[in-house]
Amino acid sequence: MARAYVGLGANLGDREETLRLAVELLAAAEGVTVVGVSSLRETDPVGYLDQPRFLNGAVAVETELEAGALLEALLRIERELGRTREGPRFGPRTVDLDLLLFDAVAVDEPGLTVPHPRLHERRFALEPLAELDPALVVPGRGTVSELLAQLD
Ligand SMILES: Nc1ncnc2c1ncn2[C@@H]1O[C@H](COP(=O)(O)OP(=O)(O)OP(=O)(O)O)[C@@H](O)[C@H]1O
Ligand SMILES: Nc1nc2c(c(=O)[nH]1)N=C(CO)CN2
Repeated sequence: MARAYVGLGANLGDREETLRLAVELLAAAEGVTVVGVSSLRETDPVGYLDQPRFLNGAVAVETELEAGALLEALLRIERELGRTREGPRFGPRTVDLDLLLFDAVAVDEPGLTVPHPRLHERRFALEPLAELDPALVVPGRGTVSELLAQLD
């Protein structure tokens, strides 16, 4: 059984309802148990600035799935919630589910990079993780609370 952390993001439509449904679908997925859900917070857009503010959060799961299969489940849930892949990179989206951490696993393959390659520099992803567990380690980088302190 692995412990994984999933980032939640949305900045189009009814963001709160979409993220609530995303957590519900994740909890219903085969081989996945949700063990923690952070609060949701409004954040300023990063990367591509001319877009609405995001609602961001994170979920902790226990899973029997491998990292690749868990990412496939996340992409399926994004599609079920109406995510399309048009528009600019880092641009607006109805829902974004990122596989942030998967145990202490480090993988860099086409289609699967864990830890998420931009996690250590994203306050909107680190803050909800710190709420779930400030001592959580991002392999090769340090704890989420150390990484947040470095962003200050
Ligand atoms: N850890 C990961 N979490 C989510 N997607 C990943 C991960 N590793 C690789 N990918 C791949 O990245 C692709 C693009 O994902 P997506 O469109 O959500 O990127 P983005 O949200 O625009 O950027 P970012 O990943 O910086 O949030 C996905 O289709 C997926 O196959
Ligand atoms: N605040 C915030 N900014 C973003 C987010 C996000 O979830 N929150 N996701 C992005 C996707 O790559 C790009 N920028």
